Amino acid sequence: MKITQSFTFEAAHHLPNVPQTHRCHRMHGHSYRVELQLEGPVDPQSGFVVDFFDVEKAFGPLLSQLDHHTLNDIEGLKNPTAENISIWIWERTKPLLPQLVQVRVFETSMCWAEYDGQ
Ligand SMILES: Nc1nc2c(c(=O)[nH]1)N=C([C@H](O)[C@H](O)COP(=O)(O)OP(=O)(O)OP(=O)(O)O)CN2
Ligand SMILES: [Zn+2]
Repeated sequence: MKITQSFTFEAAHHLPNVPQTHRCHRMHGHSYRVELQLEGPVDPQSGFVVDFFDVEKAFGPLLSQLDHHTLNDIEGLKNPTAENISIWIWERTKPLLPQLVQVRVFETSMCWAEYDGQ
């Protein structure tokens, strides 16, 4: 069984490695959406794969690090593309939630990156 919980955060960033003529080289902001997908058996007693409250508890501190911050200032996010944010979240969340199988980071409703550890 797979379950997914989504979170949103607001943040500013710029992409230092694109040409100066690329509009994303300039500082700007996004309303990001993060989806954490977890997989495992449904516990017969609780009926849960993992309690959504426990997912929230595990991810909350990371979300606070991202929300209303400049992503480039965060350790490990010097080049905060959707791809790199996905990896950053995966590396910090997987140890807390072993059932995590995928992280998706939406920069806009139309563009996202997804990472499953590979
Ligand atoms: N593969 C990736 N490509 C791009 C990324 C990325 O993370 N991975 N990021 C960007 C910029 O962050 C850019 O800001 C994307 O957002 P935006 O320009 O706002 O894109 P929109 O489609 O919303 O643009 P409109 O203003 O709606 O036309 C670029 N590429
Ligand atoms: Zn951007």
